[in-house]
Amino acid sequence: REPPELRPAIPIIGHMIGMFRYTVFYYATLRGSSNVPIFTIVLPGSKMYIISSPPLITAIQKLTKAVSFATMAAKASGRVAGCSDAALEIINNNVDLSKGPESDSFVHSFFKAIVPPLRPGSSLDAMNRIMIENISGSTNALAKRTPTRINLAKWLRREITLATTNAVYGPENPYADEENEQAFWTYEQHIMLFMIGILPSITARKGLQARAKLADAFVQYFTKEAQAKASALAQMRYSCGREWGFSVEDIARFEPGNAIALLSNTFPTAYWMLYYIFSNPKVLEDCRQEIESATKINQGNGTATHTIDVSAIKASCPILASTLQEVLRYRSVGMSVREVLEDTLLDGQYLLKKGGTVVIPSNVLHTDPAHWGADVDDFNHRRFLTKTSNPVAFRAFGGGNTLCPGRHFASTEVMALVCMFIARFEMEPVGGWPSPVVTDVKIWAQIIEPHMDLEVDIRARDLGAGKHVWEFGLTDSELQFALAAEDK
Ligand code: HEM
Repeated sequence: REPPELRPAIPIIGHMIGMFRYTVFYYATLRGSSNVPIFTIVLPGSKMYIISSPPLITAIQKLTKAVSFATMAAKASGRVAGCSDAALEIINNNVDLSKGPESDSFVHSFFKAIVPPLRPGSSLDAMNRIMIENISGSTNALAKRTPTRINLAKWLRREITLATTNAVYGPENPYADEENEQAFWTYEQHIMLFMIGILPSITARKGLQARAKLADAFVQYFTKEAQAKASALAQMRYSCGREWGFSVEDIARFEPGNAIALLSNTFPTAYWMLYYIFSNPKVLEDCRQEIESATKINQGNGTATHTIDVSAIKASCPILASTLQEVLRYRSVGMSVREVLEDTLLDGQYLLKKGGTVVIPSNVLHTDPAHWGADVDDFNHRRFLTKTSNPVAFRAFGGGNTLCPGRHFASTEVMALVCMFIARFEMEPVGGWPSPVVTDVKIWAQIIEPHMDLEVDIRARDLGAGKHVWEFGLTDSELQFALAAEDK
């Protein structure tokens, strides 16, 4: 009664070769030939159940106890953070809910506690305002340099890192120090080696040094109680850790892991938004028109003050919102992964055996013509203006009890940056627009990283004579994009 097994052409090692060669796209290749809603692939020593149908996703998301994300997160986070044995004991205690309810497990309690500070409301507002002020400062600084040539990915990564981490960690933000930012990206490159855990002192030496540097920076941060001046999110992360008995050192060791969620996907999303908008004149024209209609202009003393309210953008720029969703659909490589803790019957018909791994690869759903139509392979910035067949087929932010709580913050940040860019600048790549190539997909990545940096020429738009100043704000914090089935 297990889901049908798809066997590889080369017995035993065929799937491993496929995964190595096609990374996360391998599952879509397999699905293509079979078109079954769920299938099994057997690897030496393990079994994976790949789900490709929205009704089965909805069904699996209800089985939160028997099919667990928390147990996998617990195993990975200890290795990636390099925490103490005492911390491991707290993390692992009752993570499979065998000894009590979710409130008796640190991992489950923590995942619940992280949601309120990121929900629309005063805490998220405070973070958004700092973030918008920073992004606005970055575009002002860039405008002063125009005409100029920049490496787009490098520029975006730095500015988004600063805006995001200033919003979360406040005035003593450790990532404001460029050396710590560099250490984070070095640490991020080594995560897979930490997870494998074979002789990391040799295989991941630089990663270990970077991790130690970041942990030191956060010990200093918490020792100064700098979190007291930071966001509700930073305060919650610290206080929750202390309440559960973690040492300050261990909390500091976990903090770089938070930046994976915070930074690793926002920067590539912003990059791909600018790439798809500026590389296609029609997309640029549509998005620019919407932004211009939502911008208020006050003339006075030879100065035009352009005011963009990010809330107005959310309310009145449906093509821009559709473009964001299409970018996320098109460039999403995330996988929701769950461990089967007991033999479980899914949807009354498929037996999932204890010890198996359930995988929901977003691109399997995002590339299925049954959900998106015959033009599924094309980038269509207007696609989300009309209703898609099933909102559950859009998996860029996951779903169920691991639905990304940061989606409102991340989407506001990307939109703020993209609007400021479109409204103020013209951008052209040196040597044309390269076609995106996928060279490497990190297993924790949700959005593909650009495979190379892009040198671009930036000049200020010609907006007529006189002085032009720009103001950006956020008035209605309750207004959010509907980015997941749960938001609709
Ligand atoms: C465009 C940017 C982002 C994308 C595409 C994204 C995507 C995702 C996805 C697909 C998941 C679900 C993973 C799974 O099912 O296993 C997830 C989980 C998560 N995300 Fe995001 N994310 C983004 C930004 C952020 C930001 C800015 C934050 C923090 C402020 C954040 C915090 C989290 C957390 C804490 C989880 C785990 C939730 C849980 O397991 O309960 N994300 N994200």
